[in-house]
Amino acid sequence: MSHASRPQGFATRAIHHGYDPLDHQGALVPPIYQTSTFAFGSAEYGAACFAGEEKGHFYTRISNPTLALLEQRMATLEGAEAAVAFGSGMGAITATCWTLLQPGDELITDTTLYGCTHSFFMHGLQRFGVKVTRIDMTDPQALADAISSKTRLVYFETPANPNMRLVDIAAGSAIAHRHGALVVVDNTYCTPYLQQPLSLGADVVVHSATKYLNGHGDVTAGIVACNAELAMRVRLEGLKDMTGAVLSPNDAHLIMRGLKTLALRMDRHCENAEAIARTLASHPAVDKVYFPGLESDPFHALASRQMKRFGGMIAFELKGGLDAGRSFMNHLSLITRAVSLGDAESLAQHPASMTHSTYTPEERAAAGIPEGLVRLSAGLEDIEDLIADIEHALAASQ
Ligand SMILES: CSC/C=C(/NCc1c(COP(=O)(O)O)cnc(C)c1O)C(=O)O
Repeated sequence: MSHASRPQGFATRAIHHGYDPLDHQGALVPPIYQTSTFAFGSAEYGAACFAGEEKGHFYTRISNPTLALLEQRMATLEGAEAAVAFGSGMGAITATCWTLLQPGDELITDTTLYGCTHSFFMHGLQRFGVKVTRIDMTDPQALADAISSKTRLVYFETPANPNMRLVDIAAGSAIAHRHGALVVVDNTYCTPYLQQPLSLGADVVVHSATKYLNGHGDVTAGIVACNAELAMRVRLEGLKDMTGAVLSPNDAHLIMRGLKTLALRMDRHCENAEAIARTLASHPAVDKVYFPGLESDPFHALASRQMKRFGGMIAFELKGGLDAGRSFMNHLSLITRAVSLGDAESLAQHPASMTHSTYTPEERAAAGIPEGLVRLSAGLEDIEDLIADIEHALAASQ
């Protein structure tokens, strides 16, 4: 194999894919096209762009050179033909659903989803005639029993936010495809560094790029990655018309800067999370730890097959329940009490009253989200400092 034709690795493509400085006056870092509109050389050319007969950019809500480079990089990292960038993860999710669903269709999803995704499905889509069926997606038989000819989409997160339940992507995709349904996987928790759902049979990947992909807590963004035909539909219907959830070119630049270190950062997130999970699992104040990297976790075997490593997210319950959980969070001094995840800074939050407060208490119970659950996003700090903060807060919460 010649040097030029050898396939490049994940980190190399995250840094270099789709850009040659010599094509841009030698600029090492891709220029930022911070513009909302583009000039036409002639009226005929402008008309041809709008008609899709020319591939030129004409308005940033539809496409932009900086966003296009981010989209090319995300597509190669996810093993997709194409990708579309959005101003938030919810923008990516809603644009995908508005594009692919219509009244009378059914969406089958897992009982556990990020709170606003749950709210969009239950209180948004259903208002427009889409039937939403929530099942235990961790059991492939439950999907086989629930799916029908009206099922258009099967949607899930794996691992699920916040209780770390895993779905077998290959098994779920095989069942969905036997019934003509498309599979949409929210890959936010893993990123393509740890898991590539399309290679396991999924049809669409969505991301909150706000999280690990950008990785520095200073951007909200979303990504859809899929085949070129679906991506064009999501762009021209879901983005252009149905949501307008456009990403700014400057934020696309920041995400591309984050992608350059994604591989490095994910390895550190995973190392820190594994050490924290072991510390929690052996601590007398802790009742239960939800982390697929623990051999005792019910999803350990599937995680070992489906994921490169076990991720940076942990959930746990203290023996003192909600009060102890709140006290634990209030005694943290290095780990930040904040929602979101995947940042350099470690973050801790209380799903029942924060990210998953959109669920009713009954829905949370059915989803396996205990009232006392604490969710922790392991950041990039020195693990000794993180463990010290956690052990101090555990002792103070007793
Ligand atoms: C107000 S709570 C903060 C946000 C959190 N999550 C977001 C999220 C989204 C939506 O992504 P944005 O629209 O970029 O926030 C989609 N998919 C997953 C698995 C997510 O976790 C959170 O702290 O769990």
